[in-house]
Order: sequence, then C-alpha cells, then structure tokens
Amino acid sequence: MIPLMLDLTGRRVLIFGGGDVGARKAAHFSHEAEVTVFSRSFSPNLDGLTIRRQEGDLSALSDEALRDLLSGAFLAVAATPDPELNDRIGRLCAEAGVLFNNAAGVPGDVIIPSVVRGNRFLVAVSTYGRSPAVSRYLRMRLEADYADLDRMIKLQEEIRPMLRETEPVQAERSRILWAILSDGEIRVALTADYARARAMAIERYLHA
Ligand SMILES: C[C@@]1(CC(=O)O)c2cc3[nH]c(cc4nc(cc5[nH]c(cc(n2)[C@H]1CCC(=O)O)[C@@](C)(CC(=O)O)[C@@H]5CCC(=O)O)C(CC(=O)O)=C4CCC(=O)O)c(CCC(=O)O)c3CC(=O)O
Ligand SMILES: NC(=O)C1=CN([C@@H]2O[C@H](COP(=O)(O)OP(=O)(O)OC[C@H]3O[C@@H](n4cnc5c(N)ncnc54)[C@H](O)[C@@H]3O)[C@@H](O)[C@H]2O)C=CC1
Repeated sequence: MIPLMLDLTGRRVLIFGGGDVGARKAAHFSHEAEVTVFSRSFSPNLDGLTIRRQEGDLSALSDEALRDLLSGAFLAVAATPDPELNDRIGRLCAEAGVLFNNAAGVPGDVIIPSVVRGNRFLVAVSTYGRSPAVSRYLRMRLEADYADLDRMIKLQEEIRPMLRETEPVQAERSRILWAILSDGEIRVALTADYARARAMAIERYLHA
C-alpha cells in the first residue's frame, strides 16, 4: 500500500449500500467528488450530504448492468453486508480498471483511512485493515494532542519568509524554525492567542 493525496474534484465515486457504513464512506468523498449511492434503502446519516441516490436491488442486476453503472467511475466502494455481492462488484471493478474499496469481503486496492484535517494539513492513518479501532484511536489522539497544529503551520508559514530576509545561512534558518516548533511556551500561547505567540517567536528567535 502506498499513501497518496488525491484531488477528486469532478471524479465520479459510486457507493454500493447506503447503510451507516456506506454513509460514512460517502461522507469521506462527498465534499469533493461526485458521489452516487446505489442502495435498496438509505441511512438518515446520508441526509446532510451532497450525493445522488439511486434506488435498486443489486442482486437483481446482471454483470452487464453493473458494468454500465461503473462506466465512467473513478472509484467504487462496496458497503453492503453481503461479502459475496461486494466481492462480485470488486471483480467487475478490477476488469473495468475502477479503483475499489471493500467494506466487507476480499480487500480491494483502496483503504479508506482515518483522517485528521486542518485548514493547512491533512493526516491519514491506516492499520492495513488490521484494526480500524486503532486508526480511529490515533485520529482522536492526534486531534487532542495537536489542537494547535494549524496555527503552528500558519506561524511557520509567516516566519519562513521573514527568516530568509534576515538569516542567510540555510542550516541556521532550519535550526530556528525547529526551535520555534519545540518551544513549549509558544505552543501554549498558540492555543489561546495567535498574535501573542507570533510576537514571542519574533522576539525570541528573530531579534536574538
Ligand atoms: C479495511 C477497512 C476497509 C475500508 O477501507 O473501509 C475497514 C474494514 C472493516 N472495519 C470494520 C469495523 C469497524 N470500522 C470502524 C471504523 C472505521 N473503519 C475505517 C476503515 C476501514 N475499515 C478500513 C481499514 C482502515 C485501517 O487500515 O485501519 C475508518 C478508519 C475510516 C472510515 O470508515 O471512514 C473508520 C474510523 C474513522 C474514524 O473514526 O476516524 C469501526 C468503528 C470503531 O472503531 O468504533 C468498526 C467497529 C470496530 C472494529 O471492528 O474494529 C470491519 C468489521 C465489521 C464487522 O465486524 O462486521 C471491517 C471489515 C473487516 O475487517 O473485514
Ligand atoms: N469497512 C468498514 O469501515 C466497516 C464495515 N462494516 C461492514 O459493512 C457492512 C455494512 O454495514 P452497515 O452499513 O452497518 O449495514 P446496514 O445493514 O445498515 O446497511 C447495508 C445497506 O446496504 C443495502 N443493501 C444490502 N443489500 C443490498 C442489495 N442487494 N442491493 C442494494 N442495496 C443493498 C441496504 O439497503 C442498506 O442500505 C457490514 O457487513 C459490516 O460488517 C462494519 C463496520 C465498519
């Protein structure tokens, strides 16, 4: 498995099965991709999402009809509770060259990770499918322990060009940026008052 960050704007994503799991997978994609959920029934968790719904029974569909559904899709997720049905969708995806994620059955070529997202960063966590609970646990730990991360990135983004003006030696610029990153008092200030943290960083590390 190799991690990638993909821009799915305008790409078609198909979710088969609209239960709570299908809804979570749909939410993973629907803020960017064109998501269609094909299912016999639809979880209330789908209600707030920007998706297309297509109602129907997958077991009644021929391979030909399923291939038609998949045509033009970038990625498909099988999230029905029937592993045989999910695996059949997976085989058709492999034939058609459509990326495939299986919520229950033979793993596809895509894993949906736990995601920590800020305005300025993105972290994705996987356990290779061995323990989704651990992925979730790590996600929650990262969210709790690095609540100031977005602001730290903003601070680094602001300080870097300032440093380029005042400090000609790259190794020294790097050392200063690391010192700001590991300054506990700046980290604490960042959670409460960005301007104060910024002033502290400039005072301590740029005017030294
Ligand atoms: C392989 C994978 C396939 C895929 O890509 O979907 C997969 C598969 C399976 N999950 C199962 C169970 C649970 N999954 C969750 C939650 C999440 N599952 C997610 C991803 C993945 N799940 C992929 C691997 C990710 C990795 O590599 O770590 C997350 C990260 C992302 C998301 O879904 O959005 C999201 C957490 C989001 C977050 O909160 O951050 C919980 C809830 C909980 O933990 O409370 C439970 C119940 C507890 C438990 O069983 O652990 C079962 C057994 C079903 C059964 O027993 O019937 C299977 C099937 C199997 O194992 O065969
Ligand atoms: N990958 C993951 O993250 C997780 C996977 N699972 C597994 O995912 C599966 C789905 O879980 P839930 O969403 O909770 O189940 P659910 O029973 O709530 O929802 C299943 C959905 O699939 C639809 N469906 C079932 N058969 C269909 C068919 N032949 N044609 C059209 N639609 C059909 C149903 O109408 C329903 O909307 C379960 O097997 C579960 O074990 C469970 C937890 C996490």
